[in-house]
Amino acid sequence: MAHQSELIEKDILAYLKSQEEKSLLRFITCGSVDDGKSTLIGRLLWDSKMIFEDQLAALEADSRKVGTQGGAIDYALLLDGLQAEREQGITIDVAYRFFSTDRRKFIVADTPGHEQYTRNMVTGASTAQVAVILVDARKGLLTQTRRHSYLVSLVGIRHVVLAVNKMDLVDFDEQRFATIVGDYQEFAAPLGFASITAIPISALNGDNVIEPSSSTPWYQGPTLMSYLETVQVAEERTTEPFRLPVQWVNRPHLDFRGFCGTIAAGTVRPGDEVRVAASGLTSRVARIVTKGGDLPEAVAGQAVTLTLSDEIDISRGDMLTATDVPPRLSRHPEAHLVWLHDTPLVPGQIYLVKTASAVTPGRITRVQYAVDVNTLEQRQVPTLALNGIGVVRLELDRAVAFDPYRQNRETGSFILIDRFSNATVAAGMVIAAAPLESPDTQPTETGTDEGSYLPRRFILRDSTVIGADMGVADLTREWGPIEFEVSASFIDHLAKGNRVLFRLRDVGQLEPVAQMAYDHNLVFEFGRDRDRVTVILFKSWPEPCPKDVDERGGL
Ligand SMILES: Nc1nc2c(ncn2[C@@H]2O[C@H](COP(=O)(O)OP(=O)(O)OP(=O)(O)O)[C@@H](O)[C@H]2O)c(=O)[nH]1
Repeated sequence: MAHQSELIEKDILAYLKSQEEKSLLRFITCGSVDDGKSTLIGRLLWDSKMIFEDQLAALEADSRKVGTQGGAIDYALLLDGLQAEREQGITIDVAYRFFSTDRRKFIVADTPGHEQYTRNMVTGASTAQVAVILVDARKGLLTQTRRHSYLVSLVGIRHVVLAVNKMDLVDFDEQRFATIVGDYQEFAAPLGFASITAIPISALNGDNVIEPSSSTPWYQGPTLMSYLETVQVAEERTTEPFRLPVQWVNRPHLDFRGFCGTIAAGTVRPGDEVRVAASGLTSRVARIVTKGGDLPEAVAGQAVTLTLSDEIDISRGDMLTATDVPPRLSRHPEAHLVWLHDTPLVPGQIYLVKTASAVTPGRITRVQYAVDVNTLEQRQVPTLALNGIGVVRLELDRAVAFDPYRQNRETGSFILIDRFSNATVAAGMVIAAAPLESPDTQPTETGTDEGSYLPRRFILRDSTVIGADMGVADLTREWGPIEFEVSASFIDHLAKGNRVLFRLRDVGQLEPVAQMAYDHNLVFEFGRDRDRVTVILFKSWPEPCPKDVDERGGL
């Protein structure tokens, strides 16, 4: 490093320990084109001395070459890592930077400001605790300022810094600053931020960035750096109701059964009563097992293995929770959805819904409305396209435990995955979830349980639709024939000489476990040991069957 703590040379272990003990703050910067984001972050990195020798040399050479600052250092060039970005002069991706000061470690996400990069911004903001929203003092609030603020509130960031930049270009005018702050407070009131801290800065000259500026004697608040070093954000998670999405059940031998996962919220101690979200069964925590020995207590963010005092049925994908404030078990959550993919949302189509604890097939039954991110107006729309944001209703194939996103970012969020391309197509934030007993939430699976494991019967609805899910089979013991009861339209489809190809997939997995081509016999027989499968009508074509598809081939 160019300039760094003397401890590195003197006592590297002491240095590493001091780094480890510092708290970490994740923040995002957002603003319109040329508001000065890159310059600001470049200056924060520069002043925190987290620049390597070769980066420093490159920065000096680049600053001379580009000449934007008359040969002086252009801090923005530190950030503009991508060649295309330099050529176009705009930020096109999310750049994450790490830096640290004596008091804290930071990860900053620098996101592009343009509307077509809304998805990048949502990605960058989704893990941030603080947002620094830049405004050019000459321009005041812009459409982009409103859009970014809305997105920041949507992804659950509670603390905002309104950094009024380029104050040097308005002669550090107090009145100009006060007007912008007043406008912003009025606009942001409905967004419900816990705090808005306005700071007059010049990113280029460093005023109120690290050191208080002599040009703003009328401003008594913190500098940007002192704010970032001291803002309190992390404590809330450990006092929330306990949540442990079970990622793995560790059963090395008959005498040990541990439930492993990362605590999403709250605190847990041996003796605490816990509840299994799916079944409602309760037990008490016997031990908190870690590699380094048992713990007397574990908190949000820690990866642990819990053992319980009773033998109750818990599997991967379940959630262990506090008994007094459990999450809502639901098949019908309502959520904000940000569409991230070029292919628009298809209501009714099955996607994989990946939550903190589980992956479940599900569909969007209705787009209630889309939000115009520039005006915050609601519009009636049939679907959402790339960067579209709206409120939707979902129907999941089985009940999943949810908290509202406002209460818990981890157990209140999900992503939608396209089953065929494996692409992440949307990010969702749960607003509320209908309880299971609600009359409009009766199960609508196409499968019917005959009371025995085998055979299962499924009615193939809409089965001429290529790519449609045929149903989810619960095969809790072993595989055998799955018998399909087909609709008239499907028989018609085959009667016309069409052939079909089915794929079977473990629920929650993306890779098919088997695929089969059929023309008449609709009975699947497998010997492999699976719990649940999704049956997908993958392809349909007229005779003859293409050569590249095995009649009964595996993959
Ligand atoms: N006078 C003055 N100019 C500034 C200040 N901050 C940034 N600039 C200039 O404003 C221009 C844009 O700054 P950038 O940091 O590249 O802006 P950005 O917001 O990162 O822009 P994009 O990457 O295009 O989104 C550059 O010419 C900077 O030198 C400031 O406080 N005062």
